[in-house]
Amino acid sequence: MQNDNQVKPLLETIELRKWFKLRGGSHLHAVDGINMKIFSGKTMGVVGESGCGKSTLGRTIIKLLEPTSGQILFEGKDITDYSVKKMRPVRKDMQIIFQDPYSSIDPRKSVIEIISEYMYIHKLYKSNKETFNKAASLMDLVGLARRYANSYPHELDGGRRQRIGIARALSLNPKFIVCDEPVSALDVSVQAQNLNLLMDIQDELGLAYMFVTHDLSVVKHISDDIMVMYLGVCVEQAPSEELFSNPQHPYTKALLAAIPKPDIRMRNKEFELIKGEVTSPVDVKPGCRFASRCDYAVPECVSRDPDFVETSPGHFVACYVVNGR
Ligand SMILES: Nc1ncnc2c1ncn2[C@@H]1O[C@H](COP(=O)(O)OP(=O)(O)OP(=O)(O)O)[C@@H](O)[C@H]1O
Repeated sequence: MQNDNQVKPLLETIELRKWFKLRGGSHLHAVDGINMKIFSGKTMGVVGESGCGKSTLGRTIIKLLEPTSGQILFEGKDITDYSVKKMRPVRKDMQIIFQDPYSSIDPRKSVIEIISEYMYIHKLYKSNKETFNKAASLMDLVGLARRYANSYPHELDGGRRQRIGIARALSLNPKFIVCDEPVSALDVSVQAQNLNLLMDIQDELGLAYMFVTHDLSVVKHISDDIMVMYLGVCVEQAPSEELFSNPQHPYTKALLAAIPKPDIRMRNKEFELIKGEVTSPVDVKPGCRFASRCDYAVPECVSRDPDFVETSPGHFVACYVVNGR
């Protein structure tokens, strides 16, 4: 894990769980014991297939969802049980950018109104003029020409619409942003522009990001560390380059092999598709959650949860086959 010995994390989770209670009393284990540390100025990429709990983790660590158990520490303070009122000042420091800005922005408001929204709610500035000036400077920062100030979201293309969401998230001067699949809905060329924008903003403002995506190729360049999630748990975590050059967990290898390669001869047949169905996240039994799809599974895999072992500096893997039984 990055800088672990020298610098304190901005955000830390300890055995964080978010279970959803279902009808009939069973529980869906969306997030099931996540330990993570995120540092100022750094990006933690969180990857995994659809339904593995990435978005729930992102929403829980900023307390848009109430955790079921575990702890969330922000700047060293335990905010796990903070009430909505107590969260208010902390909320400014923790923001989220969504994949689909349409779901989070009011289509009847103009660009400048949307960007100003949170500043009004949090009474950040005394005058409308100050708020307007800040909103205009945020448009500059995210590369939205000021001529769009009075436009409506539907009049802009997807890339620019996403920038409205980025500008609004930045309007409260946050320290930490959850980026939830922020470029997944965009064309590849626009994806690259918006990823570069997020990285430039990080350099300028020293923000920490948690970057959630199902697409490993997207997080490769933006992340300092990458956490691979499977059915609510972390199966592997490593510095980005290390994860790509030396993946250890069979699931990570399969995810990497599934990244489309330009030349069909370069594809790794062994892992071309992850076989089998994802097991149910409801009332999960002990053992490795990937075991039913894993070619290398041994009896221990279905009887006990594997430990999360540091196999080289900053590289952690939860797998009996990799770590020995
Ligand atoms: N409000 C809810 N009530 C019940 N189950 C939920 C709720 N929200 C999410 N889930 C379930 O929790 C699990 C994790 O969902 P989540 O959206 O966090 O996954 P994800 O990895 O972000 O996937 P995606 O990329 O498709 O959003 C899924 O099984 C999902 O159906």
